[in-house]
Amino acid sequence: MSPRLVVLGPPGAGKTTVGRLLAERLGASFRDTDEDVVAAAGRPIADIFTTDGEPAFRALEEAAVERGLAEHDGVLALGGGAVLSAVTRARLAGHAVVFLNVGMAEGVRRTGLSTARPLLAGVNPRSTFKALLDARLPLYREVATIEVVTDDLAPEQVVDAVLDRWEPARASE
Ligand SMILES: Nc1ncnc2c1ncn2[C@@H]1O[C@H](COP(=O)(O)OP(=O)(O)O)[C@@H](O)[C@H]1O
Ligand SMILES: O=C(O)C1=C[C@@H](OP(=O)(O)O)[C@@H](O)[C@H](O)C1
Ligand SMILES: [Mg+2]
Repeated sequence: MSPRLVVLGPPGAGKTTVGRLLAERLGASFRDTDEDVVAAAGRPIADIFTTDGEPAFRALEEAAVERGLAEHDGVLALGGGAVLSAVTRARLAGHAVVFLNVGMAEGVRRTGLSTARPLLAGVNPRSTFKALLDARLPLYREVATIEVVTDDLAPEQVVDAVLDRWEPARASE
């Protein structure tokens, strides 16, 4: 079994929102590795970061991505930092991988009111977001087969853009 589409990108790119809509549009099921981590740990992500630290979260996340790739045949959304794992990046080879991109200003705007993302909870979310983008952009691009810039698109428009790019690629496979 293998997901039809894997969705990744920075926090606020819309992986969860657009991933769910993409699944609906395709008549497929949706799974999000963040939800899988929370279910496996029995605690919210912020608690895992605070109590056990980021490396513990990353280990749970790597295992959740592995399970998602092995068990799920719909749309699989990853957490924004999942690509930091070289093991995960290697596992993504051969899959249809959508990189939803978002710039700093819009990414911070979309995530600003949430306390659920511990990495962005510090005093200067703009500089944190910028550093995160600088570190991760090459990693997202290393594994992606499709990239969509989402800053000026509503979620349904992002779905259209993904399907516009993905369906011709499938037809020529
Ligand atoms: N294309 C978009 N335009 C405007 N708001 C969006 C868009 N995509 C997502 N959002 C909003 O941004 C926030 C974060 O979206 P989410 O899907 O959780 O992102 P991610 O899973 O990539 O971190 C949510 O409030 C969501 O409604
Ligand atoms: O970027 C990151 O490192 C993280 C992104 C979050 O998921 P979203 O990208 O869905 O917000 C979640 O996995 C965790 O808070 C860490
Ligand atoms: Mg998400």
